[in-house]
Amino acid sequence: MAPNAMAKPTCVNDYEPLAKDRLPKMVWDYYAAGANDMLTLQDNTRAFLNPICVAPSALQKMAHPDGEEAVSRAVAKFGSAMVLSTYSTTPLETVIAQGGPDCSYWFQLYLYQNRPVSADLIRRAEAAGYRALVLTVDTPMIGRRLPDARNGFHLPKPWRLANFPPETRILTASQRAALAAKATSDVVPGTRVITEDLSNRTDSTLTWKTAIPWLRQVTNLPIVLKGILTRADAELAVAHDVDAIWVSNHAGRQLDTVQATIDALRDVVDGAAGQLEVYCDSGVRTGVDVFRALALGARAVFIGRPALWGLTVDGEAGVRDVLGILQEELETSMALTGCASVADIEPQCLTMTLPSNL
Ligand SMILES: Cc1cc2nc3c(=O)[nH]c(=O)nc-3n(C[C@H](O)[C@H](O)[C@H](O)COP(=O)(O)O)c2cc1C
Ligand SMILES: CCCCC(=O)C(=O)O
Repeated sequence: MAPNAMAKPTCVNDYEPLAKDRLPKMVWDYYAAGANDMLTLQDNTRAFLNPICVAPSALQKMAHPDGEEAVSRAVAKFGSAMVLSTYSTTPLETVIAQGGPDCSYWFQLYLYQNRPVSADLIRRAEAAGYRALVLTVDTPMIGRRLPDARNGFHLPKPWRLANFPPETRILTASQRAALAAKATSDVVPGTRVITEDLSNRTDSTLTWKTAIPWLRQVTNLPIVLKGILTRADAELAVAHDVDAIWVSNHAGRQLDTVQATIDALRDVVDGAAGQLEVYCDSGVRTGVDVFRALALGARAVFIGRPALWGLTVDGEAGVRDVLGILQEELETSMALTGCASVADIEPQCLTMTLPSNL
């Protein structure tokens, strides 16, 4: 049969090779990379061979010139939620302006030791209408992403970190001194951004005792912790009065060999003991994956790379299609297990599916 290059993608994984063909190697590798040998990255999808929102991923204009605005429009039409990365290539105000009443926007935070810079971002997110803050807790420093090191990954021109006004200085004086040998400047770089540089700028000293009370002091928005993987941390989140937790291994980009989220989910849900909502991401590629995460107690499921693939291939329409495929596949899974609504999806539903370690 002759290869049909124009065939319409019929599942999320169809988008991956299409996106890869369209992107420069350096950009593709940045999106695709996991840490070190990428064991966790591979395990994420294997373990899932088991409602649907968009996770924060940085630098989306590298995928498509419409970037975060296209994702925002797609999510608005789909009617779920989008979480915008601190490292968006579109200002947070512009992204939410693309939305509508049927979707929800949350803002993802990387906190800085220079807290006024973070407080300013939070105030802007509140003023623009973001409904929750998602503090990413699995990135005190950046994972060892070997393809990025080999490619000399940087944010290509003309894109910039659009949430920071030009000339923003995000290091404290002591950080600036400590990094003097490494960093050429602490002004947010316009076009030569590399991820290691960004991670040098985040506060790697966050603790339960410092981060949560500080956030509560500056905002009334709900606080979600993204990057929880253990029952113990779920229990601590309850004790510290966090509003929700997000089971994630950052798409296998941080600690390689950490377990797949679908395998960690049950324990985390137990630790949360119904006191707070639990979300899940990393490796979700089919509606069955979504179904299994919901059955294990996740309240919502997020996609990272699949949205980037759809964005790369066809902008807003591509993201919309990826979300639509997952939704249809979820509905099929529900019909085949006798679930009339998402609320009917419960742990017993999994007795008829393969265990996640196959
Ligand atoms: C290219 C890329 C950039 C990311 N940037 C961020 C980010 O800025 N903030 C964050 O909290 N998580 C970030 N993540 C992690 C995602 O929010 C999410 O946890 C992960 O991508 C989900 O896994 P999946 O890609 O297998 O769906 C990024 C992930 C990727 C692939
Ligand atoms: C310093 C963080 C960069 C964005 C990110 O979270 C990622 O590339 O995974």
